[in-house]
Formats: sequence, structure tokens, C-alpha cells
Amino acid sequence: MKHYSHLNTAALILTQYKGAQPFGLFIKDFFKADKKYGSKDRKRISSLCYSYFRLGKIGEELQLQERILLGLFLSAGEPDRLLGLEKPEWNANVSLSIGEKLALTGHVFEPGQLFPGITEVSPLVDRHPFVLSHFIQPDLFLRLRPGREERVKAGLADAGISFEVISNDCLALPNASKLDDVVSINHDAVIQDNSSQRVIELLDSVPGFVPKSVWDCCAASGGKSLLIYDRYPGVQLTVSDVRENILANLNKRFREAGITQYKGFVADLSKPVKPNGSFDLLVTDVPCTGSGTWGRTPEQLVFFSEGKIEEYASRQRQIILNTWKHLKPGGYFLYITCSVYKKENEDAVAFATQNTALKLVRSSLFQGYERRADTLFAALFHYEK
Ligand SMILES: C[S@@+](CC[C@H](N)C(=O)[O-])C[C@H]1O[C@@H](n2cnc3c(N)ncnc32)[C@H](O)[C@@H]1O
Repeated sequence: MKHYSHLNTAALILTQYKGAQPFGLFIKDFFKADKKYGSKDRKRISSLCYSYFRLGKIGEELQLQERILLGLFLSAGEPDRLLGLEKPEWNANVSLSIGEKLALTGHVFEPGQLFPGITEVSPLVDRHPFVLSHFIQPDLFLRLRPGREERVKAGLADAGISFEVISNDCLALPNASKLDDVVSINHDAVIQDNSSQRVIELLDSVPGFVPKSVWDCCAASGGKSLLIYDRYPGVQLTVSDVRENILANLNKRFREAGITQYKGFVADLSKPVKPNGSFDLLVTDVPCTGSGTWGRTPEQLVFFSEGKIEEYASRQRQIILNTWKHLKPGGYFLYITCSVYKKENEDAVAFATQNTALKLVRSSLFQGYERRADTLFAALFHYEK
């Protein structure tokens, strides 16, 4: 029976996966090596694996296949054929709350079992809804580029793709939406999480600030740079990252977005660097645990090791020290993480104010756990003249 074959294949994959690479890449390679799975099978098997990861450490005493069923039950919003066959009582109760479902299966809600390093999470985070949000896959968000808003919405409507309007320039879509032939990605709209889009609010809160020169220090494929460019057209962008190959992605993306005038270089900011010149605005979207985004990569709930929090925090402190001095006097420094751990957020802010000439303007947690989005932290500093 197909349902049991899906369960067995999910169990096989989970036995082989040891957390060394993102699960999305691992399962892609698995299916590439064994072509017998059709697209519906692949989707179902992936979904069983992902709902298993969402359990974190709950039900560790159970056999693997029982745990997969438990994950399926806790994540399911509607009755499911496999659950119906194997766990009819659970299947009749899929609409219960997570707490009630746990009680029905003989488990108790224990935040520390669901989320690694729960005691290190910032007090700004409301732990109960945050932890429970990991049972739901976040949405896909589009940031509509200036002047393209109506064209993108019309294209989606014509293609019959449902979306929710979050704001004038932000749409939420179901995660599996196929946009390739419908939206000109990067030209008309950028795939960017809603909280990630919202960090611009910190810059908007400074009256009259329009930077002429910006260095996006940890640019990756340029999500924040594109955001900045759209808010401040004509800005001179400088971008850098430690990974040369990711800057190749950025170049492609910028081409698609119509950005041709910018400077890019490879730099390891854990060491002192000399960029060309100084800047009105520095964006340091630092490498971090990514713990505010684990609804999208729930394997981390199982494999993350808490010792890494301090490793990241230490690298973040080095990056702050090596970058802030390249600001022009009067300039602004925007520090961003997609982490919920205090060490990477509030403690980094305290470190910056104690060890640089930067003054905190404001910081904010962009909470995504009640909006099917990621959770980010950002702090804006001023380098006073
Ligand atoms: C959170 S990501 C940046 C995301 C990006 N700003 C965006 O909006 O899409 C952090 C980036 O920092 C880079 N990075 C990690 N260690 C670094 C280092 N020592 N120096 C410079 N960049 C580093 C990583 O390669 C990664 O691309």
C-alpha cells in the first residue's frame, strides 16, 4: 500500500540523515539517486520527514515509525489517510490544539523538548506561541517592488494563485505556490520573508535619513541590499560576503533586478578589512544560528547543538568591531540577526554600545510566530559626529 511505502521511505531517509547538511538538500539528493518516486510521493515523504523534525525531542522513547505518526498527528490540520489507518482515534481529533493532542498521546507540553536552548531565548519572545509555531510551516512572502505592485497581483490572480495582502508591498502565499511562470522574480517581486522586509522600519523611523552610500557587509545573495535599493533609489551599494559563490548569486539577482552600478568584494569580517571608503549606512546582517527561521528548517530542532550559540555570538562581536569604524561620522549601523537567542541579540547590542562609539537608536524584535513568518531581531545605531 502506498501509505505504508511512504511511511517506510520516510523512516529510511530519517535513519540515514545525520544533520550534516540542510535536510532540503539531503532529501533532494536521495530522490535524485532513486528515480522511482513521482512528485506526489516525494511531496508526501518530505512532509512526513518535516513533521517528524517538528517534534524536536518529544517522543524520543518511541520507535521511529510511531514517532513519524506522532509528528504527522501534531502537525496535521485535517484528517489524513495514513493516520486514519494506523491511529483512527488520533485522526478523529486532528482539529484539537497541540496541547490537547499531546495529552491525548500521553505527552506533556514541555517547551525545552520542542526548542533547543529554550532558557537562552530572549525575554522579548513569547515562548509559548513561539515554540508551538514550529508545528506550522511558515508562508512564502513576496515583496512587491516599487511600481510593480498591481502587475504582480494581477498575474497571480490570472494564474489562480491565492494570496493574502499583508501590506501595500507584501503578499503572503501558500508555501508550495509555483511562481516561476507567473511572477518575474527579482524584476517585479522579491521572495523575502515578511519580518525580513520589515527591518526597513527601523531606518524609516529616522526622519530625513537618506543614505547616499551603503555597505551591506554580509550580503549573501543580496536580499537586504535589494530592500535598501528599492527604498533609496540611486544609492551607491557596496556588497561583500565571505563566500565568493554566494556573491555570484547576488550578481545574477542584481542583473535581474536591473541594478548595474555597485561594488562587490569577498571579505572575511572576523578579521580587519579595508573597504573602499566610508559609508552613510552599514548593514550587518550577521551569520547567526538562524533560530528565528527554524519553522522552515525544523531539522534544527533535532540537530542544533547549543554550544553553537556562543560560537556565533563571538563571531558577531568580531564583525561589529571590524565594520563599524567604516561608517562616516553621522552615519547609521543596522545590526540584524534571524535569531531568537539573547546572546546574539540584546547581548550583542550591549557589546556594541560598550566597545564602539555607536549609540543605540532603537532595537526591535520582528516577531513572526503569530504571522506564519520568521522572527528577526534588528538594532539601529548612530555614529554621532
Ligand atoms: C544571514 S546571512 C545574510 C543574508 C543576506 N543579508 C540577505 O538578506 O539575504 C549571513 C551571511 O554572512 C556571511 N558570513 C559568514 N561569516 C562571515 C564572515 N566571517 N565575514 C563575512 N561574511 C560572513 C555568510 O556567508 C552569509 O551569507
